[in-house]
Amino acid sequence: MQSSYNGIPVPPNGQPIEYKDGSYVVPDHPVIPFIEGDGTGRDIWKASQRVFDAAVEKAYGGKRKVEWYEVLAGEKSYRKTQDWLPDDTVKATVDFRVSIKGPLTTPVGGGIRSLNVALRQLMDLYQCIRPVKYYAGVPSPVKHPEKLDVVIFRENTEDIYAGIEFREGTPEAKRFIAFVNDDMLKGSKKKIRLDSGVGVKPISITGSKRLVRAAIQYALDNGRKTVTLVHKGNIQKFTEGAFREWGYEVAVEEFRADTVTERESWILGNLEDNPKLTAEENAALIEPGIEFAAKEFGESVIAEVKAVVASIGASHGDGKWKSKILINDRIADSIFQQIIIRPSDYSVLATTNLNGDYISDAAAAQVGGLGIAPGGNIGDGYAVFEATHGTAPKYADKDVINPGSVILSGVMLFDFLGWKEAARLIESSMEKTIQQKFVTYDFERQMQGATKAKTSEFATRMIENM
Ligand SMILES: NC(=O)C1=CN([C@@H]2O[C@H](COP(=O)(O)OP(=O)(O)OC[C@H]3O[C@@H](n4cnc5c(N)ncnc54)[C@H](OP(=O)(O)O)[C@@H]3O)[C@@H](O)[C@H]2O)C=CC1
Ligand SMILES: O=C(O)CCC(=O)C(=O)O
Ligand SMILES: [Mg+2]
Repeated sequence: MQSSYNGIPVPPNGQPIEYKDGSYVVPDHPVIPFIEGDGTGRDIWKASQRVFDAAVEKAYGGKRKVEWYEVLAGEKSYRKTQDWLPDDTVKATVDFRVSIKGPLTTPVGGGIRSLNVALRQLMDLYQCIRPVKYYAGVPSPVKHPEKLDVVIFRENTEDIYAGIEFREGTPEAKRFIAFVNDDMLKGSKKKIRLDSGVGVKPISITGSKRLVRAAIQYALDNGRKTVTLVHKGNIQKFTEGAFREWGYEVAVEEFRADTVTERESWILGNLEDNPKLTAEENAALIEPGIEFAAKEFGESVIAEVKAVVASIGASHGDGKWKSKILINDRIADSIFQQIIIRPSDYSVLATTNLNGDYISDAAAAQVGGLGIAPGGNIGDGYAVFEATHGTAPKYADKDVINPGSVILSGVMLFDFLGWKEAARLIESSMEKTIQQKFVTYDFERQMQGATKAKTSEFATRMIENM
């Protein structure tokens, strides 16, 4: 532990959060680093910190207090240190274990790589958890926003997001393309065009399994009934398809007593509807058209039916599977329409990095937009909370942006620390403020008779409403 990071002294009255035997030990005055963020991050952080401090004071009457500690990243850091993400910043977020950050700018097409992604990778924050639920009074583009209540578990360290890319025309890109075309694809008609830029999409057993494991554990701990593996495995078979396969393996191998896969539920359900059903008949029900498929495929489905009945017929049969967590999977394009049309069917979504990025913005839109879209990047022993949205630069320093996403990321942080009273106070005061129709521009433009509040005014009203 250092006494200062980036030359900024650590608050003298705080103590670090510790991590012992898989649990966080939280002092009453924890030092919690924060990164203010670029663009609208500045306005948002000012407002959010006031709300957090007021909630903690109200909940614990001075017994508990967060000792906020600014660490530098992004444009502010570059101006002060000529470094976008100084080593000291990463060290502080590691040393103090739990932190919160505003959004950081990533230029499109060139320039620096994402600092947000770098921090997740450097700290191995492999779960990006983004809960999406409706708060009463929030304007939404759909008729029943309250039906969506999902928690997205997005793999956070690999995929095309790992940033392994080679720019078109560079010696690296040429070498890479030549290797793939002349060696890996030798004899194939498939070729990469010579004028391509290329990116690599690594999806590992390690990365996939630990993410799905966390998602299922979350479902178990929080009474959620479904975990859906979201992938594009029909097209990207050995990356997205493998993610799906490894996800099911985790469910079956590590959570056998508590889970049923969708196919297993069909097999057991068919048998309950007709106890005399043969394995062949059951196979035909779970794979319609099986009679037209290759013989080996038909045999493999019959073998699957027999194996399911033999292995979990006793433990999960006779309807017992209905009380287990259902593990299913959906192809990524389909899930975008599914969460709109059948929102109640989904509860926990576990997915690869890029899919999770897309889905989290889309799902947020359904319950009111990026203004109230919180998140957390979680590893084993480390957590960095941050909103789903970016820097929204056109609103920077205008005191107009909705601070709700960072404030709700703070709710996640307080829940994570076990400071539930502060978390609930913030959540209920936000809901009350929205119901009073005292909202920032993004909600005001969609509501009848609302008052347009500045960022700072919204925070002040929230504090009054606690
Ligand atoms: N984790 C991070 O730090 C992230 C960083 N980024 C980075 O942020 C930069 C800007 O990205 P951009 O694509 O514009 O995406 P943004 O998420 O920053 O903004 C897109 C639009 O979403 C709406 N929006 C975003 N935040 C809020 C908010 N707090 N309240 C209300 N509305 C909001 C605004 O819509 P409207 O115009 O309709 O009002 C805004 O114009 C990029 O450099 C990007 O790489 C992006 C995502 C995450
Ligand atoms: O790092 C960035 O600039 C964008 C990241 C992003 O969109 C996300 O993580 O949701
Ligand atoms: Mg995103």
